[in-house]
Amino acid sequence: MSLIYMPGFGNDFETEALPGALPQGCNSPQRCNYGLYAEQLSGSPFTAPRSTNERSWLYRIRPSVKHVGAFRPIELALWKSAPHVVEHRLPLGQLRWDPLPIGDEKLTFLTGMRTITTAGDVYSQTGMAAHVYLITAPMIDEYFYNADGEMMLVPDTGRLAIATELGRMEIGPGEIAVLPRGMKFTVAPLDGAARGYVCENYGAKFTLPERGPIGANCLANPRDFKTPMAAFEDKETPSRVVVKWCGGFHATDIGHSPLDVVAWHGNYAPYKYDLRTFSPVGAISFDHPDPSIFTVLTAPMGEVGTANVDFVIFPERWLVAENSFRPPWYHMNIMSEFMGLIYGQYDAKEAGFEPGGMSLHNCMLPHGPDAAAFEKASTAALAPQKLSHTLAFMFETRLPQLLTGFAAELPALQTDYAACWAGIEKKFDGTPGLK
Ligand SMILES: O=C(O)Cc1cc(O)ccc1O
Ligand SMILES: [Fe+2]
Repeated sequence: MSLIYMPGFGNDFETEALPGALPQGCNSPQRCNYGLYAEQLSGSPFTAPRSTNERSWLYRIRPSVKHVGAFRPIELALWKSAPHVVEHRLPLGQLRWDPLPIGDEKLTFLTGMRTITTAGDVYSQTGMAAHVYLITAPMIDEYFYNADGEMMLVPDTGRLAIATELGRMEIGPGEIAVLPRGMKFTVAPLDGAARGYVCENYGAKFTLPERGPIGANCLANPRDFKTPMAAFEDKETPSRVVVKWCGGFHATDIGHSPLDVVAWHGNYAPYKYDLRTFSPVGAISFDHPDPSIFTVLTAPMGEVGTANVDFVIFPERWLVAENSFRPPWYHMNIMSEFMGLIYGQYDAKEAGFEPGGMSLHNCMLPHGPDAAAFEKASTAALAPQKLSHTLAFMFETRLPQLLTGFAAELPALQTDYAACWAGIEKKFDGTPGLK
């Protein structure tokens, strides 16, 4: 069955899986149709300004309060939260990993979550974590919600079926899904095994970046974001709800599915987005702009223009800049950069950065093209060039990203990564003019 979605970013949506299930003209009638319960789920404080005020009204078989019994703490040992400051064996430096093997151990979205970095502080709702998920099995009669932040899923292998309280979505490599804080969902792999990256955003929600002088169009266009239609389960089976709350995990047993929302309206909702619908804007004359031109979504911090986390992509595009070094320049940034590759090759690192792999260039640690990429790009004939079949991304945060012990000990860690810059030569010879 192909799923139908509602287009638009942050719209005020309304949808009902049964005719007349959605009250009209009010949110909380004395009695709802079909014997449903009305419930509000708010994603912002009630008094947040209109531009950031988010809530949805859910019309459901049972209110959420019946979806949780007594919680008991459970362990998900490899899913960490900030602040998570650990001693590990690695000296400070730029880091890169090969793709993590998915393996054949039974792993669900929850047991297969592996934290690579954390930043900020979950208790003050700032910062983020970068994870990799390895999935070989569906969550069966198991549902999850994250009170610590919203979750952006970025698959690189295998499609996922995501059933949420507000409806169902499917995503595959090249697409992303965002699951709001507090929303229950369950995940199943559609192709047997799946792997991907997750940004767990503890801070203000992801939103579209301002476009300034670019104007009303290009980059991520609002209509390309897709929100699911209402779909519900009326299922009386022993089930388990797991919640992540201030870094801890807690489970509760209930006798039914909590995905029982028959109708809903509002602007607090999950969504998916196909990264190939991003319309990049770039240098059409000379030089290499800052990668912020490729921001798909940004989660702002208090200080204007300073992101808790930016989600940036490096999609297929033409390179046409004349008399320019076209790949990324050498740089040191205050923001820290976690990168992944969904498919293809990344132009600053044609070798060693594999699909499913990752790199970490932390706050004020220098990096840029490897020696081979520099030689190639600084001597290439500058004809227009299409970068085809390539999709890399970056979770870039204003905060330093701290490594987990798991990430530091991974066999996939490339111990010789910094050697990729070793061949950069001194070309200076003291005489004027181009060499
Ligand atoms: O380091 C990287 O590869 C990401 C990056 C790309 C770019 O085009 C400019 C700056 C930057 O950090
Ligand atoms: Fe960078």
